Formats: sequence, C-alpha cells, structure tokens
Amino acid sequence: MTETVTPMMAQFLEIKAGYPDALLFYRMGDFYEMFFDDAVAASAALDITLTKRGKHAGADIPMCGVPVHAAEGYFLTLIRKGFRVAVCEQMEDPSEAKKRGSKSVVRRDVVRLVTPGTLTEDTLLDARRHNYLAAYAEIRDEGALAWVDISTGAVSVMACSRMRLGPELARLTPREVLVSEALESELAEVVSDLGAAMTGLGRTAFDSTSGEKRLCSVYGVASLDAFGSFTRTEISALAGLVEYLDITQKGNMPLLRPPVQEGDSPVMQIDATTRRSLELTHAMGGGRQGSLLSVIDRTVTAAGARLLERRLASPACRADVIGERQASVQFMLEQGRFREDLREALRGAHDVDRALSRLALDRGGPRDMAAIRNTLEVADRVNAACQAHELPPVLTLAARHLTGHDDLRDLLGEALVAEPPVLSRDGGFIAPGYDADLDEARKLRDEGRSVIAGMQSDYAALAEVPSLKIKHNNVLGYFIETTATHAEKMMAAPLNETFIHRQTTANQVRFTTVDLNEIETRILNAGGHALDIEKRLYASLKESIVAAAGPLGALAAALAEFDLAAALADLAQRENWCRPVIDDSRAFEVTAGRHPVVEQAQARLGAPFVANYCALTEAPIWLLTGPNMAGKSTFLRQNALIAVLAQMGSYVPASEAHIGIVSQIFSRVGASDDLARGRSTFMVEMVETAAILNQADDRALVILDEIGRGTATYDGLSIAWATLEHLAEVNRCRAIFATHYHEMAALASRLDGVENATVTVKEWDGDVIFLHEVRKGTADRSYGVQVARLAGLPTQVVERAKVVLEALEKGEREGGGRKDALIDDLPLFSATPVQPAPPQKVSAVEDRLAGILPDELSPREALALVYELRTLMDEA
Ligand SMILES: Nc1ncnc2c1ncn2[C@@H]1O[C@H](COP(=O)(O)OP(=O)(O)OP(=O)(O)O)[C@@H](O)[C@H]1O
Repeated sequence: MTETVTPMMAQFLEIKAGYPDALLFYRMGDFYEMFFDDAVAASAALDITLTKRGKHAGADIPMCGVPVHAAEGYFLTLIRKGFRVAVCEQMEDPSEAKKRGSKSVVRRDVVRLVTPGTLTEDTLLDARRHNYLAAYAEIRDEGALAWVDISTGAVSVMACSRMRLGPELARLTPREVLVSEALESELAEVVSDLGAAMTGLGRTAFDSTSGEKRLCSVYGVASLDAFGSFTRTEISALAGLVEYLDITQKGNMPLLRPPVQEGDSPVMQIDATTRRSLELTHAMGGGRQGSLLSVIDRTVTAAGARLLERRLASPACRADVIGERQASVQFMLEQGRFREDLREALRGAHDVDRALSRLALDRGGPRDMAAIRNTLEVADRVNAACQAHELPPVLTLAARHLTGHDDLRDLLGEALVAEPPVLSRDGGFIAPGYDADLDEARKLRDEGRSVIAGMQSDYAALAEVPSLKIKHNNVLGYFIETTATHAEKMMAAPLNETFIHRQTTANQVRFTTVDLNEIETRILNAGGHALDIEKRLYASLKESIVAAAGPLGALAAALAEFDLAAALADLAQRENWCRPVIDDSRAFEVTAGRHPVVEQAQARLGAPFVANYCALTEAPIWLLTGPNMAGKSTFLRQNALIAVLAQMGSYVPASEAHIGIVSQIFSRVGASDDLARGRSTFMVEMVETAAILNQADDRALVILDEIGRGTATYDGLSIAWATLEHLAEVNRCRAIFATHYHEMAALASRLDGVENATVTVKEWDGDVIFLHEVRKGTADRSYGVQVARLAGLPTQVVERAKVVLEALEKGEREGGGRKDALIDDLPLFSATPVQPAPPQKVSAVEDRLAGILPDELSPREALALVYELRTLMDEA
C-alpha cells in the first residue's frame, strides 16, 4: 500500500525534524496542535484528550490540541514538568496560501522556543524572584559563569572554578544552565542538585572569538572593553548565553544590559548545603514560605523584592559597603514620616524592568507603556520628597537616577489613555487630542455609528415595522433584521427597491440597503485607518521607550534601592532589631539574639521566644550541650542568620551585635539520606563535614549540629571529638558545635579557645520543662527518655527505657568490664513480657476536674471552682 503524506503533515514533519527535543506546538487557526509522540507526551502531561487525525505509515496519527488564548498556562505546566516547547506559528494569512492554489499549505515557522530560563510573560514568572538563565564555560583550567534574567535584561559574569560552580549556582538558583556538550555528563550532578534544567550546546556556541564579535554587535559597540576587561573564558560564557537567546528567541534578541563583572567586591561564601539548612531564600520544602526571606520581606515593589533576594543570597564582605547600606536603613528609621510617604508612593510604581523587556521583545503592549509612565510619575514624587532631606550616600546616588525623564514622561502622559488595554491589537490606547489624524478618523468612525442609529428609525418608519433593527456581525457586517411575518412586505414591491434580501434564518430575515453598505464601508475605512494610525504611534512610542532603556533601568534600580532601605527600616522598627557593629576584627558578640523565623512561629502560637547571648570572641568555639528539643539547632542557626543579615546590610534580631567580617559560613544541621546518589545519612554527614574541615579559613563561621549521630556511639563520639579539635587547632575559625555527647564537655577544658555552653531545662515531677536559655556550663544529662514521653511514646516503652537507662548508667559507673554482665542482668532480650506501669493515683483535684463540663459553667461558677480546686490542692 502506498501511503500519501498530506502536504500539511509533510510540513509538520519537516519543521519537527529541526526540534527533536521540544514539543512542537503547531498553529492551526485558533489552536496549537501536537502530533505523534509529542501529542502522547503532552496529553499525558497536560491531562487533555488524545485523539487521532488521519494516518501515517499505515497507523493512526495521535493528536491533541490547546486553544491559543490559553496556551501560556499550558507552557508553564509543561516547563515545570521538564519539557521545552517550540511554538510554530502561521506566517501568512490563509487567504494568501489559497492564492497559490487550493492545495497549498499556509507557511509556518517556529518563532520561539519556550524553555525554563527564557520566560518573559508576567503570568509565567514570579514577580518577586529573578528567573536566571546561566551559562558555564571552561577554557583549559579556567572556568567562567555568566547569567541573565531576560525578563529584566540584567547580565552578569564572573570567573568561576569548577569547585565554586556548585555554591555559585546555589546562590543564583538559575532555572536553566547552559554548558558545552562536552561538559554535560561531568556537570549533570551539580546542576540537577539545584533542580535546574541543563541544556547542552555545541562547542561552537561557546567560541570566544566569534562570540566576542556577536556580543559587540548585540551591544552596538566596537569593543567589549567599554564594559570592563573580560577574560576569554568570561567572553565564552557570555557567548553561550547570547547564542542560546538567538536560538530560542529566533533572532528577536531581548533587551540586554551591558554585562557586569562580579567578583570585584567579595561576597560571603555560602555553599548549597548551608543555604538549604539555613533556609535563606527557600524553605526546606522548596518554596519561599518559611524561609528567612519570606519573614523579612517588607518591600512594596517587585524590583525591591528581587533586590532583597539578591542581597540576602550574597551578603557583602566589606565593612565600608555594609556600613553604607546600614546608613540608608538608619536614615529611613530616623525619618519615619518620609519613609511612610515613600512606601505609599512606591506602591504605585510598576515593574519597569519587566515591562521594558516585554516591549523590546514585542511581547508587550500599551499597558506596559502605562506602567512606565506611572512609574516615572512616582519617581518624580520620590525625588521631590527627597529634596527636603540630606540623604546618605547610597540613596544620594540612587536619587540622581530618578530625574531626567521629563520628555518621556510627558510624551507618555499625553499619548496614552489613563488605563490602556493589555494588547495593542484592537487600538483604543492613544489618548484623544494627541494626534489630529487619529482624532479625525475616530470621529468619522463614530459618526458613522450614530448615522446608523438614525437609519434604523428611518427604515422602521419606511417599512412600518417598528421592531426592525440594524445589527452587526462578523460575517454579514451591518444588516437590517426583522421577523418573517414583516419580511414579506419588504420583499415585495415597492419596498424591495430599498431593501435587498441577504439571508433567511429560522425566525428572522435579513436585508441590506445601498446606503447601509456605503456607510458601512465608511465606518470600516475610518476604523481601519484609526487602527493603522494607532499602530504607527505605538511603534514610535515603543522606539522612544526602548531608546531610554539604559536610564530607565537605572531608575528602576534606584527605586528598588529606596524600597529596600525603607523595607529594612520598617522591619527593624516593627521587630525591634538593632544596627550591628561591623568591622574587620574577629569579634562575634550577639546580645539577646533571636531566630526571626522561629520567633514568628512562636508568636503565632502565643508563646514567647527566649533571646540568647552568644560570644565567639575570646573563646571562638562554643561547645553546646543540652537535651533534645531544648533549642540547640535554633540557637546555632540564629547566630548564622544574624551574621548573614548583618552583612547584607540589614539590622539584626538582637539588642546589640558586634560582628567581625565573616568570609564563609558553613552549616551542617540535621541530616537526610541522599538515596539518589546512593549515600546514607551518615555518608552525607561525613562528606559535608569533610568539605567544612577542608575549606573553612580563620574568617569562617561554622555551625555543626550533632556530628557523628548516625553511627555507633564510640565511632560517633571519636569523630565529633576529632572534628572539634581540627576546627580549634587547624581551621581556627569561629564555631558553635552542638552535641549530645556530654563526654565532649571535658574537651573544653583541654582545648584553648573552646568554651562550654548549655541550653537549660528544669525537671519537674518527672517531666522536662524547656527554658530555652543558653548559659555557660554543661548539661548534666540528655532527658531523651522524658522527651520521648512528651512525644507520646507508649508508657510501657518509656518505663522500660528508664529501667534500661538506669542499668546502663550504673554499668558505666562501675567500669567497662561489667558490660557483658550488665547485658545479662538486664532482661533485655528475655521473653518475660514487661508489665505496664501501674496507673498513677488520681489526685482529688483531677478527680473533681474529671466531672466538670466546662461548657456548662457560668463565669461565676468557674471562679468558684477555681477556689475549690485550690483548697483541694492545699489539702492534699
Ligand atoms: N529560644 C527559644 N525560645 C522559645 N522557644 C524555642 C527557642 N529555641 C527553640 N524553641 C522551641 O523549641 C523547639 C525545638 O528547638 P530545636 O529544634 O532548636 O531543639 P534541639 O535542641 O536542636 O532539638 P534536637 O536535639 O531534638 O534536634 C523549636 O521548634 C521551638 O519551638
């Protein structure tokens, strides 16, 4: 059997061959259709119906489709599920194709590849987060990382060794990472660890020589030296980015800002594990909720929120930089009135960066222009308010970028209506009075409409049919409509000279007239003309906006800086935070420090948070012992968070703090299996501890929680012991080391610079009460059994554990030689069933309480009951 491939299927297959790794969304009228394996995969991923359309090679062709107007939502679902989408559009009107012959297929082509790192649509992006696309390149032993947020156009690049790649990617959390195909398998683990998609590109994409030329042409400069002196590897990484943007945007290059070289100003090094365990920008579950960022974010603009995220992800390491940022926050704190007015004004600002980028990519519309207009007005108000103040240096610099946009502001102010539509397609966004030709065309169009209203009454009178109506639809245009009963006389002489029959439907008959046709043409012409003028004006406004992209970007950055300073001041005031002293010493002293996230959780429960003192200045290492659940992990983390907050330029949750610059933070708190990589909990813990011991320098801050927990007691204790010695003698860093091995407390007396601290608890009537107070000294015991009881372990098990614990402790006191005998003594593995503990005697108070139905008590009876209970208790 010979199979004929339809011309349309032939076209589909040809286009699809160019995009084997993407789902091809093939435009057919109002739908995007998918065929073959794409249809099978997409229907499953999107939960839409899979159907068939024709046959190919003897088999049915699977097909599914989504409506064009709803496509954005489907893109997002597919991207989240790891697909990429090639969007194939109709490149001509179907009528054009028909002219070439009835069998001709409409020309189609892929106009865009939708991938995780190249999204620009507002609906697909989180306004308060960056969406980075990164590229990593290597030339010989040198590596470089470049990254871009195409929704804002910000481009950065830095030298980055293979070793630093993981931590840097953890800092940026890009959605997609580009690497040369040759590196794909070696880097797969690092990239997938972060949950980013990896895309391999051919080696030529990273060629630094052709890349440099390409970059020069994108930026319209003769040499990249204008932006800094880039190494060949940095150019190679940037070239990879630009090449990929070319492929995915099909030559429609997004607006790119000049590349900024990072790395000049050192930032605090925080590796991926530490970021995860401190939950800086993402909570353990992966979302923003519950992270430090979610608790401290008081910004009122999306750009301010993104700046906060950047700062929090990269705390500074220079006391002067930090001091300048703190000065901005302090200014905002002192000028409460100014701050409130500023925040109120900023609430009216829009996301200029993203609006600009959409306009430049031709995915924007009049509403994006209005966003820019409104923000320019906000900038004017902010600038005016600044005049009455002496601003600190960072804000003075920012304020300079708020002015100089009068022409654009006036242009947009005059040209646009107050609330323009999202799309330019249907017009209606240019304000009346801005363009005389447009006003004229609109007048004609509108007059035509009122003439039609007049014609309806004339025709009704002529035909003596008062119910006659003039209507409009897309097929017939304007027409006269009446019921079949009235229509008869209109089709007969003499009325049929005026009314020309067009169509008869079930209940209605439709007519036209020569005059109606004429007026319709006039309306259409005027309407079409008006739309043409609006489109032309749109293009020219867009050109003016894009030409001002540089200063507009600086303005957006300036507003973000104001927003962030005000937001941090708001936070400091509401939460009662203090300005930390930052210098180049090795001090670390925090008075009444708190954990902002736990504190907030406690507040929701109506429970207080106990503030604690920590000083790693004289004794740079604290060895923290204390029962389970006492608050050790909280204390460890809160001090690391305070260092991060302090160095990002924020105030900190404490009454006083003095921090000598911390260059690296390492945190190993809690462990989990990494089954995907075949590592047990203990293995993960050891790999991470090794990384700390190998990398921490004398400016590092290390927090280690319960090292060695995952193995046999003596192995664990020995590892913890040796680790602490190494930190104190080799790394010589500041550290807090929490352990449940109380034996380690003895080390503190032997090692210089190690001090014992403990989280206090009180024992009361066999129960533990957590005081959450950290003080110098050691814990006497771990209270594990009591905590287990609190957790609801069956009484039987708890009682049994107490017996075993007592016996073990006794054995310990009497020397190791007794161990075997001890095990024999204990009916550990004996078959004797353990008797449940005898029920405790019920007190008179409990007895009385058991008979009470609280809902039935009046307030007076309740009070009387309290007195009664009190007496019962005193009698007992
Ligand atoms: N300073 C504090 N003030 C008030 N409540 C606190 C404080 N620190 C901790 N908590 C409360 O105690 C709980 C347990 O704290 P955390 O996890 O830090 O204990 P831990 O000693 O590390 O326990 P484990 O050894 O079992 O891991 C917290 O979830 C919080 O509710």
